[in-house]
Amino acid sequence: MTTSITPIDALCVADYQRLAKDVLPHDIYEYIFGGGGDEITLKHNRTALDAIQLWPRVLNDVTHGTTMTSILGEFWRSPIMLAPVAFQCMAHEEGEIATARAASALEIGMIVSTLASHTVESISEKLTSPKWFQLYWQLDRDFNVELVRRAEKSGYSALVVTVDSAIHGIRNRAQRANFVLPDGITAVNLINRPPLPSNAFTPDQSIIFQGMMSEAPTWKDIAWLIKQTSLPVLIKGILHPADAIKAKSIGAKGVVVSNHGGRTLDCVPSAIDVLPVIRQSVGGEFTVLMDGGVQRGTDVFKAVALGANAVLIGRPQVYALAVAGAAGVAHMLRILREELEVAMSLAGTATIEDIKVSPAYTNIVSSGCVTYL
Ligand SMILES: Cc1cc2nc3c(=O)[nH]c(=O)nc-3n(C[C@H](O)[C@H](O)[C@H](O)COP(=O)(O)O)c2cc1C
Ligand SMILES: CC(C)CC(=O)C(=O)O
Repeated sequence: MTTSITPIDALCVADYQRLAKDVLPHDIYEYIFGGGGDEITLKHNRTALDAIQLWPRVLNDVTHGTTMTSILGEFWRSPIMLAPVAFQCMAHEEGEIATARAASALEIGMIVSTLASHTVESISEKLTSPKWFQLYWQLDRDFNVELVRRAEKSGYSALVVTVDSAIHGIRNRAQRANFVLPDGITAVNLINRPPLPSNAFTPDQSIIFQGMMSEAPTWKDIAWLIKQTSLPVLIKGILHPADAIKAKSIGAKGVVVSNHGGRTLDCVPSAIDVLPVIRQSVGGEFTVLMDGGVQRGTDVFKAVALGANAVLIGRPQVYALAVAGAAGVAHMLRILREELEVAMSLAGTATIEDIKVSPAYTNIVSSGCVTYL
């Protein structure tokens, strides 16, 4: 599936999407690109970011500028990390191994999915930048701990528990394209999972409520899980300030403000819209990451200005992987980092800490579409 690209073919992250559409089988592209329901949230993730304006400051000396930052005590080259994305061997034969090599080369962190198509151990071996493990809660409690121990043992430094997708959203786009997981691609980290109990349903029972959701975790489960590990735990899929506060109160060390790239419940707000409210609810010291629609350095800048410590990049990593393997992902990350440097330079902000909404203007900024610096 890999093609040879030149820098002129892919000048920006969106170019990788266009090129990926040509190289990926139609059903796989539709699965990756698609959102839930009518894709209202998927579209809104982009339109909400586009609506924010940057009000630059001129003549600031930025020659000492840097995108470096520190998250949960770790050094990060820039406030950008690769989001957990399942089954990457669908996009490229090397899958997550190639992504890990690219992330390491660019010193960008990676969150490895429970549903990775390579083992957590083999990906870890290739990953020298910050490496976090994403957990999809498993019905068997002990098996969750087993996965966490494997992550701890292979050097992952944080655990991200995704809580917004106990069941898929309505995925009509993938259904219309007849998407099925290609032969040979499996959730290799789950092969030793104890068998799930078989459910028999009476006609008055719901296959959703009494079926699939009976396996979904609750706050109690996550609070228990946090106590099982010394790794910092972040909760991914938070959109409500009350849930962010709750996450903090049960001992989570951070949240990822996310609507799962518009792939789960449709019609929820874009992550960027709720980000400032969530930041306000948890205070300045708590780690808040954000994802959904981030495709430009200016998007990273906007998210940081509105309260994110860093952003996660979802689909663009798979598009770049499909187009050019590790080289594609590395190139895509480099584009993003350089775009962020350009945005910072031209906005007059030399450091990540400098990117903020000036308190003098916050009353006007609360209109939600203007960022003063
Ligand atoms: C193909 C695909 C697979 C995904 N797999 C996972 C996953 O295994 N775990 C998870 O927490 N999120 C998963 N996500 C959601 C991403 O982590 C992220 O929240 C989302 O893609 C961000 O939006 P963006 O694609 O617009 O950057 C997946 C997203 C896509 C597109
Ligand atoms: C297999 C899915 C649960 C992976 C995922 O999170 C997604 O497709 O959004």
